Amino acid sequence: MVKNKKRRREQQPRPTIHPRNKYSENPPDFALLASLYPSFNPFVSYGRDARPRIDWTDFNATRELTRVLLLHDQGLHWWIPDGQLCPTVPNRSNYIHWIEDLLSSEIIPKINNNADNIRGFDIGTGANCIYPLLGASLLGWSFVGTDMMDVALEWAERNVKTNPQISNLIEIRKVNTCMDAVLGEDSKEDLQCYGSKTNPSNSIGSESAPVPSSRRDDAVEENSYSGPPILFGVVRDGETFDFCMCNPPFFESMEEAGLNPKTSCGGTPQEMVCPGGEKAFITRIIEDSVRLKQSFRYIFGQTCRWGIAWSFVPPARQMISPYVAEKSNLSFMLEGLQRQFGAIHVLQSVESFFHETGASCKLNVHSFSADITASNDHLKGILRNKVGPLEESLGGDCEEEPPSGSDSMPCPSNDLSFRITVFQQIPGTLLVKGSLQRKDGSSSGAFSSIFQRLEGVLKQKFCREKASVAIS
Ligand SMILES: C[S@@+](CC[C@H](N)C(=O)[O-])C[C@H]1O[C@@H](n2cnc3c(N)ncnc32)[C@H](O)[C@@H]1O
Repeated sequence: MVKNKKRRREQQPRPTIHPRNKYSENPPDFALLASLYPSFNPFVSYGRDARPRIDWTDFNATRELTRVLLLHDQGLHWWIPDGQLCPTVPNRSNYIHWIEDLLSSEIIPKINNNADNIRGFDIGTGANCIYPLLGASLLGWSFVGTDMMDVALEWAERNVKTNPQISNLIEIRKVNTCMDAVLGEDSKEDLQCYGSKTNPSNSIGSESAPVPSSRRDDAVEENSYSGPPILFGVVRDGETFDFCMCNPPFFESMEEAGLNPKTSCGGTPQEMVCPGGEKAFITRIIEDSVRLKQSFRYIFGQTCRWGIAWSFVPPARQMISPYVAEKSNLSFMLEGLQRQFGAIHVLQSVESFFHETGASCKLNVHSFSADITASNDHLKGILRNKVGPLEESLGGDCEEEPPSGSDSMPCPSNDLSFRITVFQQIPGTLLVKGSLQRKDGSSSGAFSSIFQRLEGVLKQKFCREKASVAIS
């Protein structure tokens, strides 16, 4: 039993941490922090293995850890009252670095003339104000952080003011919970105060702005968002941002939130819960983003495992982020597959894609996988092909440029070996996974380029529609 458990744990992929994250190589050293910060010392204990640990179920311990990490590593003074959501610094830093990657990839061109000054909008910054604090101190970004709760606004403001070195970069903005401030005089008849029993979506639905949501049409749909404004009504006329981000209230109720028995990160109902849960909240962000599409370059929503970004700015070029480039496991979905195509057809196309360049590709039809070995010349050949072998055989036009110039592709020191596996998800949807067999610094960059090229070609051949959503 114990063995099984252990094996299961070993098999689980380790949570990925961004390579530029300060803690990726050096996780927080509790013993060191305890020796430097006496207030942290009582929370640190030593197990039989003599390793220092803290009790993750003790809110005071997790809060003190966050406080000392922000102080020690960022020089930030920080505090939150009892029970407020306590962020973990390594985890929140990851999110900032992911945004940094997307912004610097220049897939989406800048819309802000003041190009060097990145400006973000943090929906629901919380008492902890963690994203503006990290974004400003790590990268010098400026922020508008919003919230509706007085306690959150008060403490976010305090956390900004106690750090004069970055305070001019962060504005804390109150979200008006009363619609008169949002809709203005003309809409007085429709005014509703959020939090009342009347569904406020009625008042929004009565406006003439082009909102594509079915929810707005069927305003009283269950599980639709019925809280205060999120973006529309909070973003001011003429304001532009490079991105907007959000760690939304996840749950429909505190019961649903449950209590993770392994950690205690606090979190009041106001922070954790919204009617309709995160789906309703994010749906409203999507709707608002359509109305405000001129105001943002990127919009980000965060859930437990996924970061989702979208943009209304036409892409300048296709390019992978440095972070993505270092991954040795990559995947994409083929959605909207035409009926006559299945995993085997995709696999055969993978085979012909690599064979045409002379690379070795061995199919295994039982495991729906293909093992590929490609030399530098093969790789360059693939990337140089504007019209890839597949498109040629189909007689179709490929509109996509190679993901990056083949000459600028990092050359792996050895042949590149990787496995492509195709999984059926649901009818009409396949997951294509690529795993690099041997990883060194340059091979993962080349692997990403090739994999991205394969993605373009397979989507071109098999999918009815193409999506351009960045998922990490
Ligand atoms: C899960 S907490 C996130 C806090 C912090 N950003 C973090 O990641 O730790 C969600 C926050 O969103 C706030 N919130 C809920 N609805 C909001 C709205 N419509 N506009 C702005 N903030 C909102 C809550 O008060 C709460 O502080």
